Amino acid sequence: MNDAKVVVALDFDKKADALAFVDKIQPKDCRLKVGKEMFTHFGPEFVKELTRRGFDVFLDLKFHDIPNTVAKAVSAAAEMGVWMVNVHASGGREMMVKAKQALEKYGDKAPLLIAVTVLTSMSEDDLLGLGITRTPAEQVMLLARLTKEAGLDGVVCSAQEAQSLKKSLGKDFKLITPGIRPVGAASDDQKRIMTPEQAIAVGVDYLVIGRPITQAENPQQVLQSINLSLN
Ligand SMILES: O=c1ccn([C@@H]2O[C@H](COP(=O)(O)O)[C@@H](O)[C@H]2O)c(=O)[nH]1
Repeated sequence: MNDAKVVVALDFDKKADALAFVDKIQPKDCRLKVGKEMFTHFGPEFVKELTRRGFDVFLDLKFHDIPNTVAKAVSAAAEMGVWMVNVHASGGREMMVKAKQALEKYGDKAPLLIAVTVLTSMSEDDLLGLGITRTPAEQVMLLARLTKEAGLDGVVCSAQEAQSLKKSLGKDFKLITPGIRPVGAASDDQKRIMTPEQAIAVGVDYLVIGRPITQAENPQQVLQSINLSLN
């Protein structure tokens, strides 16, 4: 069983650079996330290459469309053999229910299905700009409740919301958190951030970490030291 908690966001624009990184790590060290950049460049073959190498892949395409389209898209993700796939919770209950139903036919081979609540790059002001007067924490809670009611496995949120989500929604409802920054790392465009150690302490299940690892001078060493800090 793989108990790696770090999910490295493989946001590279060159396949060779991504694979050079992957060549130096083991599936026991981390899982891998393929997002919109790499999937748009390199498609399903790249995802399958990572799964062939034994990695659990989180396909982070954040589907947000009408229920029928999203249900078919998550099925296509399941066919690729990914470990986890996601949709936007703001697509609504019916969309999420249909997506979950579409995965039933894969039985225990079905990927985990999670929903994005409020992007970790967004602050209270950004929500206000969308006409949302709730704080990020309130908006995350609202969308996470909807996600749980729809039968999904968990949510993408920031680690700042983890403690109250675990308390309200239970320990089995998975929390996947980008916006993780080791002490001293640049926050980049992330606004709701926490360190890896703090995130684990508040109950996060999986830490999504991209640039602090992939853009480091020695990415493997940074990954190793983050893993050591979690024990
Ligand atoms: O709310 C969200 C949802 C997804 N992401 C993705 O996670 C990684 C984070 O990368 P960093 O380099 O560690 O900032 C990236 O692929 C995002 O697309 C997110 O950041 N926030």
